[in-house]
Amino acid sequence: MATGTGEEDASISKYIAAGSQPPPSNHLYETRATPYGGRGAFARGPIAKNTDILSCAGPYASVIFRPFKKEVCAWCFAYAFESGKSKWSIKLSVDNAGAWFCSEHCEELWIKEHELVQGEGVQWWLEINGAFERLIAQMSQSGTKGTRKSSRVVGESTSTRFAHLEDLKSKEVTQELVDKAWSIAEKTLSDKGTAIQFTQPLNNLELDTARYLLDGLLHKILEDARPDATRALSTLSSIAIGAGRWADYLELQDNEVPHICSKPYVLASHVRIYCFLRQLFPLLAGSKGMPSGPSDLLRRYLTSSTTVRALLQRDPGNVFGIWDMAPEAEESEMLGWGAYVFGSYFNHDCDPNITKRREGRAVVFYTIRDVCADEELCISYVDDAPVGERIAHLERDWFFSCRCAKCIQDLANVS
Ligand SMILES: C[S@@+](CC[C@H](N)C(=O)[O-])C[C@H]1O[C@@H](n2cnc3c(N)ncnc32)[C@H](O)[C@@H]1O
Repeated sequence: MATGTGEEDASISKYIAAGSQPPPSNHLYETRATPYGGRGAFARGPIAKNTDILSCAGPYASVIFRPFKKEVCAWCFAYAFESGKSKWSIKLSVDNAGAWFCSEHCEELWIKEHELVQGEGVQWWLEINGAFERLIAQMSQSGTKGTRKSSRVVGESTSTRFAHLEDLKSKEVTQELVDKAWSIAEKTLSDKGTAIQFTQPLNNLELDTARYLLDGLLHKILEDARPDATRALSTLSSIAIGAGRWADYLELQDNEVPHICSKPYVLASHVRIYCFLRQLFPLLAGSKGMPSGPSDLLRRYLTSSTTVRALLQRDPGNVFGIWDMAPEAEESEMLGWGAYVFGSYFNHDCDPNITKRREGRAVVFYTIRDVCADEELCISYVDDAPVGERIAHLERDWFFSCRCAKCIQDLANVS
């Protein structure tokens, strides 16, 4: 077991030398299998209250809700409202798409991270996001707003192929059924002559999910073009870690089937979102991005549903809300959500020993009481509420039945 900085450096160097990913562990804790299934983080030794144990520099993929797009800095997530402004004025935009910043420094950092070729700007990113906004406008013009249940992205001939998914029941959900739905979607979209028309627009949650997926796809495109640009580890000798790589994202727990069992309507919804993203190709066809056009770049990652599906499989049950910085006494607002990959190994406890705070783009996890050696480090996934509500919330949104010591005690008091 590594106890000091020197040993920790050596153990991480071993992974780098082997060309593999270091595990999400550091000198304070190690990640390993829990007795109740899945992985968890366990203290290597005693940790005092108020000790920072992990700092994740940024999300692998994230989305800021559309109403906040001009009000939240694309780099540090600062909320203009908290600085007495209605929106940020430093912007990079095209076709109503773009990124808004609280300072030139944030703009510079963001450009540096998003350049496909160093020193050649972010035109490719703006073109793809511009096409995304044009697609939303087209979709809105060709349909009226509908409920999730009645919405269709695809035209009559294709929507009938997915009709059975609209009324899916939990008990019908199997891995086989889900795999089949995705393979039908891919086949339908690759059928020449199948007209795909929007008869109903995507709802707001579906559009935000599409933005999260696009961000993840663009991050992967960048990572493949510039492996140096996405550093998994920013400081080897401390608790600080980067946004991670695609391989790190794939290591997260896959919640596809439990998610669809809990909310069967999401399968049809996810297929609709994929169909929507595929409609970006024709809108980008004439663009002259670099080094290959934005349309070619997207086509490489969207022709098959594999990358989109991998992102969707790990979004539920792993991502964190991006919240404003309202003082504790005031009500805070969720501005979006992000995959802080290495923070997703902390399991839940209704009486947690760690919590998190946002520091700009980063999220820092820290202890809220003294922790003993070998104790599991757990965060709370839900707000405090009566035990029945907590258990129902965790079953619905996190796919497990909580039987932590607090729940057992509270259940005993109720009965
Ligand atoms: C964010 S992940 C935590 C890491 C996860 N255990 C892993 O191996 O990747 C959340 C998932 O962990 C599991 N989990 C978290 N807390 C749990 C608990 N108290 N009891 C049982 N399972 C839990 C559930 O499957 C949940 O959907």
